[in-house]
Amino acid sequence: MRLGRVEPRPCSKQDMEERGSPDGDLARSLEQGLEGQETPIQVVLRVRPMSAAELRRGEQSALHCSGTRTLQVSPPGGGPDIAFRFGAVLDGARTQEDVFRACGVRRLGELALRGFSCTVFTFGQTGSGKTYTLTGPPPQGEGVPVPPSLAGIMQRTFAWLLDRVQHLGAAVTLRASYLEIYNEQVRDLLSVGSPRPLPVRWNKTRGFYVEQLRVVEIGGLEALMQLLQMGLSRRRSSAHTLNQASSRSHALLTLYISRTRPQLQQVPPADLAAPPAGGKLCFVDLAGSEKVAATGSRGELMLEANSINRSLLALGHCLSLLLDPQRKQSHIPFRDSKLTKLLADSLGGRGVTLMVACVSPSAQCLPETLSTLRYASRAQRVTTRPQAPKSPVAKQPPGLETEMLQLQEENRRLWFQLDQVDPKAPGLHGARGSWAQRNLYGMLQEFMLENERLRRLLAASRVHPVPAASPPCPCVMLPAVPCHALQSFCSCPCCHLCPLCRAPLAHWACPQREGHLPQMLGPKAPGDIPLSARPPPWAPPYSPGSAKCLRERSRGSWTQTTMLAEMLIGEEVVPSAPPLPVEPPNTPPVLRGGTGVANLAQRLEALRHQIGNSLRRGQSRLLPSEGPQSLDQVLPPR
Ligand SMILES: Nc1ncnc2c1ncn2[C@@H]1O[C@H](COP(=O)(O)OP(=O)(O)OP(=O)(O)O)[C@@H](O)[C@H]1O
Repeated sequence: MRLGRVEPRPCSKQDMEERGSPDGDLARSLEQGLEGQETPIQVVLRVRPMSAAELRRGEQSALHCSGTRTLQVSPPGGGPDIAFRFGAVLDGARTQEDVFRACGVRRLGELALRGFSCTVFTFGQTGSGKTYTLTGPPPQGEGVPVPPSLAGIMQRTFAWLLDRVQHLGAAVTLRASYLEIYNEQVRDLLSVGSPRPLPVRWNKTRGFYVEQLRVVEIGGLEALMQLLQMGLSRRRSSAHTLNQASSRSHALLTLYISRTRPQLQQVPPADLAAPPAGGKLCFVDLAGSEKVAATGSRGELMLEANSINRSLLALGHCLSLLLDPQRKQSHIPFRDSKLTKLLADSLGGRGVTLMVACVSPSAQCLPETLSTLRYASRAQRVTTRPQAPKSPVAKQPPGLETEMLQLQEENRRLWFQLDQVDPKAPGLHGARGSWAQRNLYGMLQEFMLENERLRRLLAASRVHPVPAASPPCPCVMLPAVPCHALQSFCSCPCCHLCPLCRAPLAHWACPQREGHLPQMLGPKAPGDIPLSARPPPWAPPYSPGSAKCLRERSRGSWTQTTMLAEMLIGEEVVPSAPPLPVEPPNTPPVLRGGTGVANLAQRLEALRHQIGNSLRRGQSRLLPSEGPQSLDQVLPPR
């Protein structure tokens, strides 16, 4: 967008806090319960004052702040100004305290205390003031502290946070890690010995993380300041034409905030052993992009510059792709560099992110400045979905877990039995053959439905943990009282009720069972046989000469069938077992969504396949923690 030249208006402190501050919108939206909604990366632009060297060379300023959010760029050759709008624009007269306030880092700290993962990162050309903004000017000598008035965002945040924690009155544990990415290698700035390259891994729960990174518990403000100084002194820096103390690496200091939340104190003591929900506050000082011709870098400096530029390019590429809503759903190449891996969550994930873009006002730097401004404009259109980690999920009720295991075991047995059935075997013809089919289909359908039900129950109990102790069932005291209204988690025998007629199903059947589970066939039970004496649905047709005794299904599986049937009434469940075809005879049966199956052998094969799938599906949903351990073999979700 091009605008005519506008007279710059100096920004007042009030302007910045009330209108220019980006924190208001973000924090307000999170307070209004917009957690999980698209939230743009906040961008603040800081223009540093002309350096002594630039003034000496007589360079002109090409930038003007217009109000609190707009920067005007005046091309040196004349022509209309170019305007850029950001969350806040801070000119060279702004103090370190002004910058700290305008960036709204305190609000980010509050969010981190509430469990959010927050990131502040500086971005810009070499010598534009990124390190100065985050940590102040370089120390004037060994052990000489930075004067308080020049302390950067990090020291100010530390002081504020520790003060805040003291006043909270809640138990808060603060830990910190500090690393640099130098020449595409991650080095621990807090390592006990000399730093060695550390691998970056990925797993489902943590996303990308650095293996063996030292995380130090923080006792107080002084300890945290010392840790910062130690990291800064170990970070790689060199002198070149544009900066006497140029950072040659990207540095990431992360504060991990664990807080014992009041509601956790109400859960049973066993759950307190789980790690408390924790937030993160990460400060990222990126190395500056540089034109090797302008910095005069040679040899090692040039290699470093190359590596820096390459990783910044990867970052820019990810930002561009994140802007495209369609691409955002698919593949973002975070794996292209260590930097993008470690910033993946801040840029496209669940974090809350603030970018401080730094520029030099000098007209000599204009090409790099324009590039920074475009980069920053792009970044502020990127959105994340801030989300605090959920409280630890209560353990599965043991009964449910046991039933699931029993069911899986029974499924395995069924699978084994299917394997044993030889459809060509003599005797599997006529009434016995059709019984075999009914038997297998009936059982299979029940198992599939039960599995589906259990999967849903498990999923639901993960989201809404089941209370540890269910109310006792009244039938324990009064066995004759019907208990239709009991919770489905009750597993006493009286809960084994037919979902339609409510007859007890403690034994095999109920007179109307054919109407209960559609597509499940079984022999009609004679009406005059007492419930307890009726055969199971998969019993073979009665033959007077046969003395074979059928295995009765376990109580647990009946419970699950009943619960499942109840659920079927309330909501639709698509069983994964094929319906058993009934009419007309001699017509090839059709599998649900599948092809016609001509004979029992093919049907059995199809059933085997489906049980196998069902087992695999159940296992993979049940045991998420048993995912691949070799993290490099696992690709992150794209
Ligand atoms: N707002 C400011 N006020 C006064 N001096 C500043 C300001 N910003 C930066 N400087 C000075 O400018 C020089 C370069 O700043 P700094 O080292 O922070 O740049 P940088 O962007 O981190 O560079 P690099 O990417 O090369 O590390 C330093 O001497 C620093 O003290």
